[in-house]
Amino acid sequence: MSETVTLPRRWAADRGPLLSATGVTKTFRVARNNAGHNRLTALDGVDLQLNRGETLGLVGESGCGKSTLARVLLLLERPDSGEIRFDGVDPFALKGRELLAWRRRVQMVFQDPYASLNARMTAADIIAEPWRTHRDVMPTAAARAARVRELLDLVGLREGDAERYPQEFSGGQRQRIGIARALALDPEIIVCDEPVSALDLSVQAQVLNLLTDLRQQLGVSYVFISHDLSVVRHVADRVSVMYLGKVVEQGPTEDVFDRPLHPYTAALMSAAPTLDRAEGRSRRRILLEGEVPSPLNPPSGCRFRTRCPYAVARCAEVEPAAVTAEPKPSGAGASGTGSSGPAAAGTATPATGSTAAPAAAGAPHVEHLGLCHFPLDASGAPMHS
Ligand SMILES: Nc1ncnc2c1ncn2[C@@H]1O[C@H](COP(=O)(O)OP(=O)(O)OP(=O)(O)O)[C@@H](O)[C@H]1O
Repeated sequence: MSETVTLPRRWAADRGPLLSATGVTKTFRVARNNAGHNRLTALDGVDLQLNRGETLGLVGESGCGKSTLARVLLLLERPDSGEIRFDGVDPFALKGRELLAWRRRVQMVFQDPYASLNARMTAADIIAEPWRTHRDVMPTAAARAARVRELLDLVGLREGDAERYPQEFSGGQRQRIGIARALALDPEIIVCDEPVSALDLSVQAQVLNLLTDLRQQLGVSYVFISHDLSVVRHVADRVSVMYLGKVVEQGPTEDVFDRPLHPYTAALMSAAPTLDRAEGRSRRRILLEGEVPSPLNPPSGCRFRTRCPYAVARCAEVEPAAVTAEPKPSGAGASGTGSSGPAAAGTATPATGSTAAPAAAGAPHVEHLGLCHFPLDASGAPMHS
């Protein structure tokens, strides 16, 4: 492999917000059995932030809205309400060529490298495909050919691979072609939708390492969707946990995995595989019963209540407030901000009337969106009843 690449480097010292969603709601019209239509709420007031150069893991059970959120962040799906800010701009306020130019900045790596690559196209044609839509990026055939060679090199493939067809490659190599295609437009953000779940375990680590290397080299940011929590723990700087169209908790990966505040997160994490045997033995498994309710008819109040081991009658009436638990300086109460009013973790009561979780002394910053009435301590036990 050659030592240098000519792709612009953009490793950002500035880790401020690059892309944010505020109160994003997305509904779909779905046909009713007999007649007429219902509206299905796939995203319900989602708040999310992706910082420059970071990997944000997006986790949650099937149907919770991860792909819909990804499509909104890819600027492919317009939210019904709420706001997307990308580098300080609302891209949905743009039209035509301007919107197209912004779309270039967010690309996607798909789940299945077997289905997502056209078997009739060579690797070079697949990688060059985005330039057909964005013609100004690589206007000449010579520039396109040179850039394909660079991109092949960048993802660990050989120049000679350019004229081979997808079926001549292994799964891991195909995913490398998919990654090269995503890089062709030199994006700032790549949405990776289960990028390694279709690959053999032995190959998964190689592809994850490639994504990590590319982030270092190019300064690209990732939204990383995965149902595999051990993969998310490995790659993500921060994690957003979704349940039934809402982000219920988000924070630094270690905090969310090791000190979850929301009972849904605690249940998810309690089932996550761990290499640490002692941790695996001591961990209390929280079993969730039943299925995720239909987004056509979500539960009143706290939408997790129908499966929450700690739910009480009040949970049907009250939509939990959003609270941010801050590190608590020794001897002082930590501060928090709720969507329905300010609250101080450990000392204050959110506007809904539920009691906020006391933040452990020196605990790291965790945004806890959708505070439940029975926050859990680090061992998974309710803090108060
Ligand atoms: N175009 C659409 N029309 C109608 N309903 C949709 C549409 N897209 C998504 N939905 C519904 O929105 C909800 C969220 O779906 P979404 O695919 O975003 O979830 P997900 O978390 O990505 O699930 P999975 O992990 O299975 O891909 C689901 O109930 C789904 O059926």
